[in-house]
Formats: sequence, C-alpha cells, structure tokens
Amino acid sequence: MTPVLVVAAAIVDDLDAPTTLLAARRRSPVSLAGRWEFPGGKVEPGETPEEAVHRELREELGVDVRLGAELVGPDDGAWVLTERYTMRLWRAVVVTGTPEPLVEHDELRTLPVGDWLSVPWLDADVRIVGALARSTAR
Ligand SMILES: Nc1nc2c([nH]c(=O)n2[C@H]2C[C@H](O)[C@@H](COP(=O)(O)OP(=O)(O)OP(=O)(O)O)O2)c(=O)[nH]1
Repeated sequence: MTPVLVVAAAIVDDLDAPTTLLAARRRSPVSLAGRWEFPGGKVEPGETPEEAVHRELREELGVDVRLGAELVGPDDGAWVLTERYTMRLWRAVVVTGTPEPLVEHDELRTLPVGDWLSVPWLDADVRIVGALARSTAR
C-alpha cells in the first residue's frame, strides 16, 4: 500500500540561524497522547504539500507561516514514520499570530537550541529532530 503523506513544520525563530524549535504535545489518540511532534497532518485531495502545511498550521495553531527550506529525508526525500505514514518537513517561521494549542495539542513548548531532544518526541521523530539539529549546528 502507498503510504499516506503527512506534512509538518519545524517552527523556528530564525530560518538562517535558529535558536528555538516549537514542539507540540499530542492530546490524542491515547496511543500517542503526551508525546511531542511537529505540528502538521495529512495532505488532503487537491492540495499541494505546501498548501497542506499552511492549512494545518492555521487549524492547529492559529498562525500563518513562511516556509523555509525542506529538511530532505533519506527515504526518497521524505521521512518514513511507520508502515502507513511518511512525512515531509519544512522549516518555518511565524508571520501572523501567536501559536496556541487549539485542536490536536494540549501544550506547546519553545525549546532552546541544545534542548531540542529534551521532550519525549514520537518515536519516528527522534531521528528527524536529530537531523534538524545537526543541519543547524554552527
Ligand atoms: N503531524 C505529525 N504527525 C506525526 C509526526 N510524527 C509522526 O509519527 N506522526 C504520525 C502521527 C499520526 O499517526 C500520523 C498522522 O498525523 P496526524 O494525526 O497529525 O494527521 P491529521 O492531523 O491529518 O489527523 P486527522 O485529521 O486525520 O485526525 O503521523 C509529526 O511530527 N507530526
């Protein structure tokens, strides 16, 4: 079966020299509740992946963002999450609004550089956060 494409954003304070990363704690389903993730979700029919990121961030956090470079993954450019899901991830900065945990999340945290792995991310996200941190290390 073709995996479902999930798209998400690594929201940082500065696209060129990030010092913070926004993590979002899931409130559901029970199996994932309490674990941290990149805000985002599934691409809907008729949407481009980038359009889907913008829609998900408006719905989930109430913000508009500017997308920066994609963090290209090792699995045909994406990141395999599970047998069912694969993810593409863009760096992003907020241009309008203040992120709030509106729907899918019960807490947001702005993690300072060096502490990006200090929360229990979803299993599949751990290597992605590591790659993001390495890509921004100076
Ligand atoms: N959004 C998001 N999902 C992730 C990440 N890591 C990870 O394994 N996933 C998994 C969790 C889910 O099983 C799957 C789909 O994400 P989702 O539940 O956020 O998708 P969605 O917002 O479209 O959900 P829904 O409307 O169908 O409820 O991807 C991540 O960093 N961000």
